[in-house]
Amino acid sequence: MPDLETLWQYICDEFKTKLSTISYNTWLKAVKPIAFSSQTLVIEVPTALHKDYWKANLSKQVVTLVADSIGQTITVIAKLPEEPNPLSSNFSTNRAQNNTKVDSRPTFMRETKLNEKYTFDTFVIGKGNQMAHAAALVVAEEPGALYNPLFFFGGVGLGKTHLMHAIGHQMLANNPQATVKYVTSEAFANDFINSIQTKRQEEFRKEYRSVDLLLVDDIQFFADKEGTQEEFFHTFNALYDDKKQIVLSSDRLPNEIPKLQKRLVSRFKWGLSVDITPPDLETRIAILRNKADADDLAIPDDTLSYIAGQIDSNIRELEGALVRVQAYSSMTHLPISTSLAADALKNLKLNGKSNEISISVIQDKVAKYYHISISDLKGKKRVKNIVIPRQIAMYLARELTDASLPKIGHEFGGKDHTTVIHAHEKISGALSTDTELQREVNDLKGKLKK
Ligand SMILES: Nc1ncnc2c1ncn2[C@@H]1O[C@H](COP(=O)(O)OP(=O)(O)OP(=O)(O)O)[C@@H](O)[C@H]1O
Repeated sequence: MPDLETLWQYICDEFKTKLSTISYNTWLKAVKPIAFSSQTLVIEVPTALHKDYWKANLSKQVVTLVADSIGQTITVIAKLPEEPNPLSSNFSTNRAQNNTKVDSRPTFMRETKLNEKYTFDTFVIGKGNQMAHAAALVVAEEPGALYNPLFFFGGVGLGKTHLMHAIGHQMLANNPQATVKYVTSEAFANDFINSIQTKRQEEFRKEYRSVDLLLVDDIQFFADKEGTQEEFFHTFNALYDDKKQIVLSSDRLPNEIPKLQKRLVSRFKWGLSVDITPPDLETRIAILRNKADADDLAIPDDTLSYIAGQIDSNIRELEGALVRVQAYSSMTHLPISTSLAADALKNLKLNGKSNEISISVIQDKVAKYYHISISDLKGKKRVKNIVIPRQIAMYLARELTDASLPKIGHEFGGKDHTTVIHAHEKISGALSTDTELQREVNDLKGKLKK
């Protein structure tokens, strides 16, 4: 293999004959060869435009040239001056280069971008989220003091992320010097792995342990990630000991997250856990009204009520329905009305929602399957031939719907969410050994998915 200088000289000589002088001066003369090892050539280009052009065009020509002449397949990487050399594991970073367009810092050192739309002002308070909202406000006003950690749990698309960002915004409004970091659990895990690969664990730790507010979203994805849990345990302890605020979210309670270390579960319970349950009709209408007003959308109240009546569990879907109605109206050049909304959302149902399984359908199928009544299924009788189907129905509701634990409990005659957890654990456990139960549950799943 040639050394860097020889290789670069050869490439330049070849391109001199291939390109016009002006092209050669623009694309080759302005380039600095940086490194050549592991069959990778790294060059430094002066601007993003050079980088794009190299990527789209010249790199391939160099690869062909080298392959033809020395029979080796190489990779060419063009980097900007402020970007690290990908071939050196210990590349240096200059935090003062913040103002350059490309952020060359490792991912864990990058600034958190809070979604500017997710503030307390744009959050509609209703029965299902009132307590979560109040706790979020307290934490934003008095971080590290009362509820540490604050743990939000609840179904998909119910505003957990929105509230976390709102806390971040509010804290920064109160104290612009505060350091706020928002990450998903997956980003935390990736950052951690990256820091190991690039031998920057110390910096990683410093970055995560020096914040005033750490927001970690969707921590259910910590399951199965032993090393990350270990690291997070230490991050948690350092922040907690320093009285820094920690806010976490998950789709379920900490003790329900599979393979989450017991010591983390117990720490997550030190503060306050609040659930967010699906919004009632009034709240859904208010959310739609807010959104319509923010988008300057003229839409009659009865149409909003109609849309809110169609989607009852996921606010992301509710917002999606409004966007759909809006798009349908502009496509058909008709004003938004209830009948237009009905048309627009009819298609939405055909596009997939029809397959969605509801808790009441599960109850109906399970009751029929075991020849018991729905009222027994939802009731309190403790006889075995009712208790087992009830637990199976709760298990299926947990597995096949997005409903939160409290919602499932509610649909089963107002039972506590711990009863649902117990039922789910019981059936999951039994399924690993009981082949008869496996057959029955599979049968039921088949019927439900028809
Ligand atoms: N109470 C609310 N008022 C206004 N908008 C809301 C409210 N709750 C949720 N939303 C909106 O619904 C959408 C989904 O919310 P968000 O992403 O916060 O849900 P999530 O609970 O974090 O969901 P996931 O479990 O998928 O992470 C966002 O656009 C958010 O702004």
